[in-house]
Amino acid sequence: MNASTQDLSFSATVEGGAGGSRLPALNDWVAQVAALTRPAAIHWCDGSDAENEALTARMLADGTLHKLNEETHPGSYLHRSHPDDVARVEHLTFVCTTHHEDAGPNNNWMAPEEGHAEMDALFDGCMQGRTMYVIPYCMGPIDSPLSRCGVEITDSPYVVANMRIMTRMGAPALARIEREGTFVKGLHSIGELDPNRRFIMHFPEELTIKSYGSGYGGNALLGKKCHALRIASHQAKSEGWLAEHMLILGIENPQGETHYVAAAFPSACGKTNLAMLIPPEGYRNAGWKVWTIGDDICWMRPGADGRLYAINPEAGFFGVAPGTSRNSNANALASIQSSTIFTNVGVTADNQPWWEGLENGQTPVIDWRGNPYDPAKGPAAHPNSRFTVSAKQCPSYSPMAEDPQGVPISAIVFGGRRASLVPLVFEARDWTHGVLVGAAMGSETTAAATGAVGVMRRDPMAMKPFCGYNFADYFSHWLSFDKEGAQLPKVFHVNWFRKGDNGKFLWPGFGDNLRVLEWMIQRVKGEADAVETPIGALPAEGALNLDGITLDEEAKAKLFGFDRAAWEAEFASIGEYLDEYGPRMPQALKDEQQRIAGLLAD
Ligand SMILES: Nc1nc2c(ncn2[C@@H]2O[C@H](COP(=O)(O)OP(=O)(O)OP(=O)(O)O)[C@@H](O)[C@H]2O)c(=O)[nH]1
Ligand SMILES: O=C([O-])CC(=O)C(=O)O
Ligand SMILES: [Mn+2]
Repeated sequence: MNASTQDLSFSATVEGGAGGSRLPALNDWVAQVAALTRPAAIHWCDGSDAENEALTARMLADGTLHKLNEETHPGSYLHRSHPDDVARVEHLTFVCTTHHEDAGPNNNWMAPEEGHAEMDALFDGCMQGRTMYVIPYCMGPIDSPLSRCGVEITDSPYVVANMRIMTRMGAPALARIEREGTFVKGLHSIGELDPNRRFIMHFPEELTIKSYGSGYGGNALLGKKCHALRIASHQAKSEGWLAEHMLILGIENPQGETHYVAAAFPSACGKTNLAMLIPPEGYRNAGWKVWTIGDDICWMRPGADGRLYAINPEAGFFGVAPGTSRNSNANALASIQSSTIFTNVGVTADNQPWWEGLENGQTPVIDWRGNPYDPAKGPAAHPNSRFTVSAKQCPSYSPMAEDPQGVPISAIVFGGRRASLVPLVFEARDWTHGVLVGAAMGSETTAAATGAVGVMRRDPMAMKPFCGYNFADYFSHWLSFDKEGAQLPKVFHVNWFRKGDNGKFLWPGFGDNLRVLEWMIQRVKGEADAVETPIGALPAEGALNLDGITLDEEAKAKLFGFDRAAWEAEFASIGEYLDEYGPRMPQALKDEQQRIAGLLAD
């Protein structure tokens, strides 16, 4: 126990861990938060099994968790959220910087004093009768120089249980925080779960997050989007690194060489799937292996050799359940057979978790709201239902994911959900073009955020909801990596979602995406042929291995072709988009857009 905690003007029981820290700045902040929120008890999380068991017992007793079938899914639980609290809320998410322009047109903005006042009014007394949990966590391997720490204060034991899986949480993180003296401060309360009293606010200049009124992952597990993307992207800009919405995977060829690839796809657009790819049979037999490093977030920094080295700051997966099956993602399915928290899925008569696309021959009887399943009333699982599971349970999890130095990146891939126009794959000609390819990304919206689904919007580098500062400055930062001595990855763009005239996907996707990755790695090594077009280099006929799959003429034309007139219109729209950022948009990027628009017009 420490002096500041004892100084509280009201009484709260202090429990757990050491009941305080050796860092006065942390104790003082906890005391201030307790004085504002007035919890009945303060619990310092140590991350131990005993602590987790006690919390789980509490959540089973109060209905926060439901035990699933112990025989088929040992140690696994179902959580049903409030039905209005099932996804990220971009319209309620703010970046509060001193100057409005620093947040940019890509963010909702409020002045920091106003943001604090708004939030502190919500937090006033909000934890009365509840326990306040103090969660020290580390994003990244505990001994990595690339990792960063934070402390989340929350009144939700569900958040504690999820943070325990998604981050390195508890005593070792607290020890690192005490040693370093700095940490990101995240304050969270589920409040009344009222959509009208809900805000997710970021104060990047103060390394502070305040989140109120939601228990949903991206809004409430503050280590994830709030810290590892919005706050970290801001820190990364000033410290010379990158915090990105990217998966990281390793591709081992039959010669035993492994290349690491980082890929940015928007929410619910295939990162988890690609990260856990299972090679098609022919590749498997030949000795190809795919290793998972991360499925959502990537922190990258130039190493002494000029290459970019990446770590996955997370320790678990918060993955989309619907569509996960033995066929689409056997590694994910194997990972979630035990010790998993399922959120908003349906259940079967024998109490197993169920979702659309599970394809295991079973049927749901209860839907995600806890009502008897009635197909007329919608899906059994919410389209954005999720599983939370430790990365260590994934059969393809790479031992290199724990390497404090990170892995060297050979290729960066951008991609979106584009039913038309965009071919299966193309390669940027250099870094500047690659940055433009990322900046120009478009994708159809998904159920990962509240709002309309299937609407095409610009989502640069899949960071539209997550960049903690002005996109114009972000693109300048990306461009700045191209300097003397840099050994930058090649940049590619992919589209697994191109549709034919019948509205069906033209590319088989999933495991077969390895064919595209193989072409990329051959390009990195200078071993595969390509056809130059104004938008970039496309695979030459025969350069991409299509053995074992059949594509009809329409598919071949659309997946590997390039429609000049349609791209000319796309580039006009990209130009307008860049102009929305005014004079802060780097000239080099505008010049690159002009260069390609000129080639298309020729
Ligand atoms: N057609 C097609 N769909 C795919 C492919 N890979 C993934 N998907 C679909 O993408 C959706 C799920 O994507 P995930 O991998 O869970 O999404 P994610 O990018 O990890 O998303 P977040 O966790 O929200 O950031 C499901 O609808 C899948 O069916 C593919 O290769 N082809
Ligand atoms: O943040 C979340 O809740 C899930 C996620 O990965 C995303 O939406 O991109
Ligand atoms: Mn994500």
